[in-house]
Amino acid sequence: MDKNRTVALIVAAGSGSRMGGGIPKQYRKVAGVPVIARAVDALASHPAIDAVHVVIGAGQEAQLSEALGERVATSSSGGATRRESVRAGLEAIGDAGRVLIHDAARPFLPPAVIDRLLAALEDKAGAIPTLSMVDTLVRADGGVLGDNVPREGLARVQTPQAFRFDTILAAHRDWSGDAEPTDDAQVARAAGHTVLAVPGDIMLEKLTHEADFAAAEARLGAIMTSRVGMGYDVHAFAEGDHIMLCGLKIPHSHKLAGHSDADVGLHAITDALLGTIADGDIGSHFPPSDARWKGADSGAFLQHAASLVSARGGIIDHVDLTIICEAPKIGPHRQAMRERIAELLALSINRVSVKATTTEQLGFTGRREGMAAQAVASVRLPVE
Ligand SMILES: Nc1ccn([C@@H]2O[C@H](COP(=O)(O)OP(=O)(O)OP(=O)(O)O)[C@@H](O)[C@H]2O)c(=O)n1
Ligand SMILES: C[C@](O)(CO)[C@H](O)COP(=O)(O)O
Repeated sequence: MDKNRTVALIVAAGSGSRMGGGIPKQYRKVAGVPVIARAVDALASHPAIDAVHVVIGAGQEAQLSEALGERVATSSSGGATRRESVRAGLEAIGDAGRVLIHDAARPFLPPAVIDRLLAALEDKAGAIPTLSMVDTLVRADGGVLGDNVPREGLARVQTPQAFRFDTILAAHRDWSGDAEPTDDAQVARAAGHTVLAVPGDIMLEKLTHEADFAAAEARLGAIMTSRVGMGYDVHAFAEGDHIMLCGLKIPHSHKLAGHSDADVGLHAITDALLGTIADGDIGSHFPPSDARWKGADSGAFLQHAASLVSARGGIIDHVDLTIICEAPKIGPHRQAMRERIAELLALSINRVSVKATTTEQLGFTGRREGMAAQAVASVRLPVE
């Protein structure tokens, strides 16, 4: 590392005890994306940040790797307290010009906050984001109200906290306070450094209690945009005794011909989902020229499209499929089809619609030469 580099240090070695059990909160998903991945994305995508280092709990390497997928970040092990984890992370980074120390539990980090922190760091050893107090403050030990606390001059402290690297590393090495510091500004100030406060952001709220996850999803929803994608597919009938349709094996006088299992319904929904993120079509992801997809289960194509939506932070709201054929009759299978699609997409069944129509014996479907399907998918995606 050299002195011109700016490194983000994300502490993710906590156990989330206030969350109340289950997998550590940093590995849980908000709107389909792991909390830690959102924190890494927010920092790694800022043009001033050169590298991201994550401090994790003992034995969490595989969990981190699964949560981050293709994202690039170095990692090392943390300690028993947040302070120890930060210190361990700084030692692992070794050297840099500036460091932004961030809680993994704060997944939504607007780039403007980073801009403000780095601008403030030009003059001082450290800068942190804060929010002013908007509520009345009062002591309430044991549930009984005591004296009010004047809120003027008080602020709520967030992360990331930005420091000159050498300054904060030395301050952590020198720390000898009695009470455990809850943030790094306290460590810097104890070493005699001035730390500036810049405006934080409500999006930066920490996920501390179970209810914070629902609130985060709701807050995220407010900055999401709706997208609709459509898909259309056709397969010809050929000699056979069943078709694959919406993931079900349905007895029929013919099969549907195709390179994969020719599931015309799942193909239409797959293309509709890819349409919502403008990411090509089923043929560009699974080319018929590729032997790997010969006879493939189209459920895998659908799940891949859903994972691409999820990787963009998207939430699938609804899929609506229309199957176009004279036979077989779809009605008797409709409920099972909806259940299978809902299962593949991890959606509740009331978000999956399957309809059918004939073409009154007109055209290729009317002549029973093949089947067609069209689908519409609606998703919510983070505003770009
Ligand atoms: N020994 C610790 C303790 C906390 N942290 C990290 O510091 C941040 C502080 O947030 P907090 O809500 O305190 O996280 P937890 O310590 O996991 O939660 P709790 O206090 O409820 O156990 C989190 O990203 C957490 O993973 C850490 O890296 N190492
Ligand atoms: C660092 C911090 O997020 C700033 O508000 C906070 O102090 C962490 O405190 P916790 O007790 O570890 O949640």
